[in-house]
Amino acid sequence: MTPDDARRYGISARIYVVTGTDTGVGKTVVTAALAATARAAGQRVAVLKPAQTGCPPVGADSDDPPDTAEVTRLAGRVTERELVRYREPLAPATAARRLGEDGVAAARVVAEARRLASGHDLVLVEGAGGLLVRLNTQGETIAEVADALAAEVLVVTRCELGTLNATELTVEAARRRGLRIRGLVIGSWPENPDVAQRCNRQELPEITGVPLLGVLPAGAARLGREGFRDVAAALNVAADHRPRPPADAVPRPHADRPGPC
Ligand SMILES: Nc1ncnc2c1ncn2[C@@H]1O[C@H](COP(=O)(O)OP(=O)(O)OP(=O)(O)O)[C@@H](O)[C@H]1O
Ligand SMILES: C[C@H](N)[C@H](N)CCCCCC(=O)O
Ligand SMILES: [Mg+2]
Repeated sequence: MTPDDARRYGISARIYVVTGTDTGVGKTVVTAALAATARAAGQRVAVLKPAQTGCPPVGADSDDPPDTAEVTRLAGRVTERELVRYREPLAPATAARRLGEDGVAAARVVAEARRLASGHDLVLVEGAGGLLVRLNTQGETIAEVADALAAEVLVVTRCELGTLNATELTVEAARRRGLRIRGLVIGSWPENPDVAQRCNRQELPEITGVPLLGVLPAGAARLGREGFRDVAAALNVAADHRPRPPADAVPRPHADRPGPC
């Protein structure tokens, strides 16, 4: 679906798909940062986690809250939506197969994102793990969801050694599928970066051709809501939901570049 189609269907909300180079890179924290910024601007925000794994059944006590609840904890009230949940900390397709189930269909995720888009200004769809992690036993991924929604994709990445390869692979896979990549975000930036981290921060946008929209400081997820909102505001992702011109026409936002590494 193109952005024009989206308007024709009456979808006015901005929909972002938040993916990453891996699991544990900070997708949830970045999702919360976008939600916090949008809420501060008075927007209605929905967070959709198509498949949550590694979480006990809904209602059970746990020290490991689902990602949607983490977003609310950090950003304040948002509409939380989760479509399937599996206890085992595995890819959704794997966890589903082990229970004799199929997982969640991309079409169901797309339909729910569209439904949420009709009542919110911003819809954030957080995948599980990296871009090509399978949502179901048919092999569909969050990439198919992003494509069907014509959503902009944010790629959350690490800054440690190893990220250059993982980030290029993710960006290449997204481009091959025709996805619109809005930018990269480093999910956790240390207080005292080492040489690899400093160089990676500089090189990631250069080697991928994708703007680095910002970094979240390590420890951001431990801040209270106000502190978190301030940190989140530094991310260079527009909180408005006006239709955006095609990616090629968007001038590269100023990436917060460190000095030469
Ligand atoms: N900037 C940060 N400050 C503090 N903690 C962070 C930060 N980024 C990530 N973390 C921590 O790292 C862990 C992984 O982050 P997060 O849950 O956001 O990853 P994810 O990419 O959403 O993983 P998943 O694939 O499980 O959804 C969490 O415990 C989170 O609190
Ligand atoms: C359990 C974990 N936190 C995520 N929800 C699922 C990550 C799946 C990653 C699969 C893989 O790439 O090998
Ligand atoms: Mg997460």
